[in-house]
This record gives sequence, C-alpha cells and structure tokens, in this order.
Amino acid sequence: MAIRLIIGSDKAGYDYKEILKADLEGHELLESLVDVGVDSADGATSYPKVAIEAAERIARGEADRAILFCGTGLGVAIAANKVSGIRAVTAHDSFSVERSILSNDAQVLCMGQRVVGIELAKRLAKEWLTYTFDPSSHSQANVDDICAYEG
Ligand SMILES: O=C[C@H](O)[C@H](O)COP(=O)(O)O
Repeated sequence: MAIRLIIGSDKAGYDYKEILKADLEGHELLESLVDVGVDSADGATSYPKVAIEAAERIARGEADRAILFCGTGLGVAIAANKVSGIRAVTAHDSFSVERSILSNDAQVLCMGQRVVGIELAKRLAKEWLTYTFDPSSHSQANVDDICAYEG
C-alpha cells in the first residue's frame, strides 16, 4: 500500500500539522506527503479553504488521503465533506479511527489541536494509515448509499 497523503491545517492546528508532518515523513506506507498549508502559526488561510483544497485534490485523484487539523477537527471535516466523493471524519480514539476506514472508507482524518494530546494524535495517524477498506465487506453497501445520494 503506497499512500499519497496530504496534510493541512489552519493556524489553530498548525503546530500539530508540523509535528505530524515530521513524524510521518518517510513512513513506510507513504508514497508521498504533501503539505497544503498553512505555512505558519499566523497563517491567515481559513480552515474551509485548506480543507477544500485537500479534498479537491483527492477528488481529482491527485492524492489518496488527507490528515487535517484545526482547533477541534470539526470545521475541517465539515468543509472537506462538502466536496463530492469525499468522506471526512473527526476522530480522537482508536476504535473510531479504525472504523473510519473499515466502515466508512473515509479518505480524510481530522483531529483537533485543542482536543487531543500530541502523542495520541501521532499514534492515531499512524494507526489510520495501516487500515484498508474491504470493498467485499458488508460496509460497501452503506458507502454506496452515501455515494448514491451525491449522484
Ligand atoms: O472548527 C473550527 C476550528 O476549530 C478552527 O480552528 C477555529 O475556528 P473558530 O476560530 O471559528 O472558533
């Protein structure tokens, strides 16, 4: 599994984004790691703009997955989910991180810098990368219903 991963944040998630980027650089499951910003802790780009940029790249087939940070992990998920074909989740626990792939085939994992400790965020990100959705599982029909609504 060679994952083309995007990482991004607003200014409220910038510190975690930088730490995770360094932590994941060269990870054995990654084919590439692209940072879509923001570029500093003062970065003015809003969380919707960063999240939509990341989600659109996935929707265009330029990347496979994204890990996004904001203060809570909520806003980036809401924004990414506006992009057709994208399933983004906010998850701060191991079980949800696992099910986000195995149940939901989510391409985007969102976490909040103001919510979760950095060591847990690092662990959850690495766990998430190890999971692969099984299209022969019963969960495919549920995902198909989401896709059918999008048209
Ligand atoms: O979901 C939104 C994020 O937490 C963001 O980083 C902060 O948003 P706010 O400044 O509107 O609270």
